[in-house]
Amino acid sequence: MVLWISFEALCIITPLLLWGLYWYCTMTFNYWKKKRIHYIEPVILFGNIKDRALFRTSFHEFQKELYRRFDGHKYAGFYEGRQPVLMIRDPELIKLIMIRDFEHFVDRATLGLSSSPYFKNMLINIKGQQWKNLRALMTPTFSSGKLKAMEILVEQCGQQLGTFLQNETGNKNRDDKCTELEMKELFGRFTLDVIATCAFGVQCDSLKDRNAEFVKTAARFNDISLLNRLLIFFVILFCRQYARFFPIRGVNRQAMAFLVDVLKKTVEHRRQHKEQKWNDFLQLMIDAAAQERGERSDEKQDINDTKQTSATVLNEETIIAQSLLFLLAGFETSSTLLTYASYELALNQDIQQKLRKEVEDVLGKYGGHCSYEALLEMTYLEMVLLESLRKYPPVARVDRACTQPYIIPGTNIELEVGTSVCIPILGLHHDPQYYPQPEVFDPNRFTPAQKLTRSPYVFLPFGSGPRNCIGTRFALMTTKIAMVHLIKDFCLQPSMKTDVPLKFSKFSTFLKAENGVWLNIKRNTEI
Ligand code: HEM
Repeated sequence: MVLWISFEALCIITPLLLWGLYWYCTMTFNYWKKKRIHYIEPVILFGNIKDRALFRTSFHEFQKELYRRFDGHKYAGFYEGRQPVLMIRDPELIKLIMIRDFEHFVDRATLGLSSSPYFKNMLINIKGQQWKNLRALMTPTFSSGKLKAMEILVEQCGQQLGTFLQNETGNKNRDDKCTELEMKELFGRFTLDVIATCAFGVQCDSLKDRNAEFVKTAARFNDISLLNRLLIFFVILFCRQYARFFPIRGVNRQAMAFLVDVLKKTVEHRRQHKEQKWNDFLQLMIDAAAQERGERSDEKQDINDTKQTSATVLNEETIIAQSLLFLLAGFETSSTLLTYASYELALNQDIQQKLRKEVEDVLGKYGGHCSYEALLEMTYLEMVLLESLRKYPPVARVDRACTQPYIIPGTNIELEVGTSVCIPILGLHHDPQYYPQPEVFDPNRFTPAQKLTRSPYVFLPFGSGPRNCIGTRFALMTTKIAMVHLIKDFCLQPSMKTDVPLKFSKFSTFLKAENGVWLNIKRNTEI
């Protein structure tokens, strides 16, 4: 059947359609005005994120600039496409939202993609009471006692890193005992080893064996197709509330299938070898699941049987989801921290020497052993890492969704359920009123005395409150171990390929250096 539309009908329908589209795209644009909240005037199709949506600026630069545009305001509104978002800049209000009034902001403002059940079941994505139950079960897994037991596993990865660097600087028939390396790649391998060992129960030495299947596949977990990326932008700009109807994948599908298979086999292996003892996250979750079931069930059950009913919080599916999440949440963030910390150490030789002295002194006290207790004594190392997290926070901002109506204290402005609220981590970390000369790398900003001079809510690399990063202590332990193995035997120096200042990629949502972070690594004895 030929559909015939007359010219007259077209003349009526086209403007109607265009008007409808215009109305849909702009219908939210007076949201902040009506609430009498300061805002930036949005533009159709993009709201206030045009430069970002057109990849004219990096995600981090964009977030910093957006924060600056609201100078002098405790909070202000902007639009991501059609979606109104409230930026909270005042540390006191941040504290209220993230901690005191947390019950009004329990959830994260996620897109709610339709992808696999593993993705949906990740702690980072789940909501409300379901999140509270899972978080309560997972929290003991990250206690200092459990981390102390896991330190041995991470230390082995640190030793592998040291051996790799010894080989790289020694085996090249070079007199200068020096090698030039891309630091993100180096630390990506180290971090992958740590997560493989602690979250997947897989022993690997990815620095030695770059082609091992686990290494190659896990490194691709975050890689999604260009089409997926564009689709995500489209959904953010135009129809966030309908995201679940789009076939968007938040992670690489083949990598996910491979990793799920590895995890299922490991869980099965452990079920059959109950006599063996493991000290990793995977085992801790399996134990927590057994304990949960033991408390709930009248019948005595097999303690390692993780296949159970949907009423339980931790079952095989949720355990696998969390192991995958540790890769998703821990890989990029921890390797980014190590990359920029080493970059700054190469550019600031005085800080590097001071750090090396501390590492040597403390290790000397502990017979050269990089133990959990030794790490606790390396206070300058912690200050270096915290300053790196300030200057280069791997996560530029965190979001919350309003889950109960909320009156902004001291005003009569009500935030309705569903309102998106963002905490501008990067903006706060670069605000000169809290950190004078924010571009200067100065670990002394984190002496105990200096910390007391400012609000804790202007330093939020791991977020804050009940929904903060559950892996904070694990991440700090891991990155300290890597730094110790690097600094004790090697010196970091800029190379011909080192970019000063760094340029950040406009196409990544991570803090990715456009040309990589290249440094010379030289054996200490040769300095
Ligand atoms: C330097 C390394 C890391 C940084 C900077 C970082 C940062 C963050 C941030 C900013 C959040 C959001 C917090 C909030 O909304 O208040 C978060 C959440 C989370 N992180 Fe990390 N993270 C790091 C490493 C890790 C590691 C190693 C793991 C796992 C072993 C991990 C697991 C998680 C999880 C599970 C959540 C979600 C928590 C929840 O929703 O209850 N992170 N992280």
